[in-house]
Amino acid sequence: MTLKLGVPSKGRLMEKTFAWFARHGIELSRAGSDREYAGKVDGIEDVSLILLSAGEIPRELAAGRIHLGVTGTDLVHEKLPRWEQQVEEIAPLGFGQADLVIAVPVCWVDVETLDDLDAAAAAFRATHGHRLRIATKYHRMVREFLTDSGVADYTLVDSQGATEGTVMNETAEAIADITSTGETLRANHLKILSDGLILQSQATLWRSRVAEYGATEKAALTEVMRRLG
Ligand SMILES: Nc1ncnc2c1ncn2[C@@H]1O[C@H](COP(=O)(O)OP(=O)(O)OP(=O)(O)O)[C@@H](O)[C@H]1O
Ligand SMILES: O=P(O)(O)OC[C@H]1O[C@H](OP(=O)(O)OP(=O)(O)O)[C@H](O)[C@@H]1O
Repeated sequence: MTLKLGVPSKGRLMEKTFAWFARHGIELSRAGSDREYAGKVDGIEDVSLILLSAGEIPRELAAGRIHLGVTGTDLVHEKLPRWEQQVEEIAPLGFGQADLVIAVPVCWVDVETLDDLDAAAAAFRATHGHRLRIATKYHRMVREFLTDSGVADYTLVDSQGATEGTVMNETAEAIADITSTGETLRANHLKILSDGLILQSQATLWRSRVAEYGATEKAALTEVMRRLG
């Protein structure tokens, strides 16, 4: 058996993760073409690379199918209830920084805070006969955050991508999504509530607490940890 390391299979996270491990003497690469999802590990014994969707890595760690995995804090917190019991945070990687925020249309001049949103939500229901809709793919975190903030009169609508467009498309009145440069929010005429920051996320290396660690995996893990210093 080998120590299984799960890494995002495409895009900026994959390339930056490869570069981060290379700086620690662990060379990760795709085994074949860009379209092939087999991975290759050089510079260390008994470690194998599994290329996966960033969104699936939390579940694979929690199921113990991989021992180590790289994915964003946002995805671990969203997908794993009581995540601390299932995974251990080993190292923040210093890239993939993004904030999960609540945003509303810029033209809502009276809505700057969560309290304002709560008032607007109540007024919205009275006027429209249905609850104000917040589009997101982060259902668990948004629900918890709004409950703790005392905002109640809303409904979540699922959006798995292009979430900022839902307001213009009139399928939601507000959104909760990841923002990095803020460009997507600006382009879609949305503003962040002043107290609307739910989570600051970044790409992180996680260790599964439930995977099996035989002698080979233990030795490989010790060596990985030694390299990471
Ligand atoms: N604009 C951004 N800048 C920096 N990090 C981002 C940005 N957008 C998303 N991320 C982070 O990248 C990680 C992967 O995001 P996401 O799930 O959207 O990836 P994806 O490329 O759609 O992957 P997949 O669909 O294969 O799971 C998340 O942890 C997220 O916080
Ligand atoms: O603040 P910015 O720098 O503009 O980045 C934020 C955007 O980046 C992500 O989208 P992504 O490109 O991953 O596409 P998605 O709509 O499929 O999530 C995120 O969902 C935002 O839409």
